[in-house]
Amino acid sequence: MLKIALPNKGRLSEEVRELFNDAGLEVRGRGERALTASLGGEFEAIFVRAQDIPEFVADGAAQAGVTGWDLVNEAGRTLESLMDLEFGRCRLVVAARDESGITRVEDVKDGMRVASCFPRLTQGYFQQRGQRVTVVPVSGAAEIAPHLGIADIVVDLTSTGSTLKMNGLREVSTVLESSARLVAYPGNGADARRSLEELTQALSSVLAARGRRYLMANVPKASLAQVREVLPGLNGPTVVDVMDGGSFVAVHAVVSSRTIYRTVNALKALGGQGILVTRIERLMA
Ligand SMILES: Nc1ncnc2c1ncn2[C@@H]1O[C@H](COP(=O)(O)OP(=O)(O)OP(=O)(O)O)[C@@H](O)[C@H]1O
Ligand SMILES: O=P(O)(O)OC[C@H]1O[C@H](OP(=O)(O)OP(=O)(O)O)[C@H](O)[C@@H]1O
Ligand SMILES: [Mg+2]
Repeated sequence: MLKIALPNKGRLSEEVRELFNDAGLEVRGRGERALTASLGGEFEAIFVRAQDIPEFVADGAAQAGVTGWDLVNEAGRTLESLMDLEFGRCRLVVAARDESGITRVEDVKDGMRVASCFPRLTQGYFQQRGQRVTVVPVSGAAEIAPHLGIADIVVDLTSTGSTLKMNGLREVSTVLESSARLVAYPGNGADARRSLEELTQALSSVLAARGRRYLMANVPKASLAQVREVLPGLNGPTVVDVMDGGSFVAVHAVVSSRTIYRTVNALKALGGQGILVTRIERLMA
């Protein structure tokens, strides 16, 4: 059995479950508080805190894991990054009080105190810039620190920016961009690597399918050349005969969901009929 460490709660846990479910690896838990679950196939999920996952995987206690790229970097352990899962997008930023007069990272003076849940990344960032700051490690709610006089500035995660805004803080610079990652133990043997390669392909196929739709339509044969221009498909649309005496053909194509509205209208304008758009569960190119 290969152990995959997954976040037990917090920001990433729901989306991780959904992604694995969609890939056909249903988390068969024994209830909300179960610490392990079978994922089907050769995988077993172990549920732990997102912060602990880099350590567990680096030690080989789990052969792979899903956690934030920010936490992987903060841990500073050697891990193989297998894939970017595209959710949990956020940035680790330097932020200062609106009235601090700090608008650029260059305004941060030597000796200033920086509160962060990411002490290692914070230290490394300022050190690399040649700025000597004192890091004040906190385990959450760093945004409050400047108001309590515990620190001058903070290094914290943001996505919508509303927490910073609510706390009267202004973003000054970006330390790291992050999203959820599938990472692996570097010491995995050949069998584990093969299984993890299959897992990566399965998860990738789900992500590839999410932004796309399958479109089918009957179009006049006479307009096929123009239809080809609006329906690129993966390798051009599939064209199938329709038993109507030959004036129509059926076209099938995988289309970006962002352009589907425009594509359907374009097909209608070309005489398309019986237009059908469906979701795709998985897509392997
Ligand atoms: N605002 C956000 N938007 C998107 N992703 C985020 C955001 N905040 C955090 N994340 C991502 O989710 C990961 C886990 O954060 P989460 O808040 O779930 O756990 P935590 O705060 O570290 O722990 P706890 O469960 O104790 O609160 C972060 O390391 C980061 O990768
Ligand atoms: O830019 P925003 O969209 O406002 O998001 C930023 C907030 O999200 C995270 O906290 P979270 O909500 O996960 O709470 P936590 O501090 O309990 O982890 C992060 O630590 C920020 O506080
Ligand atoms: Mg959080």
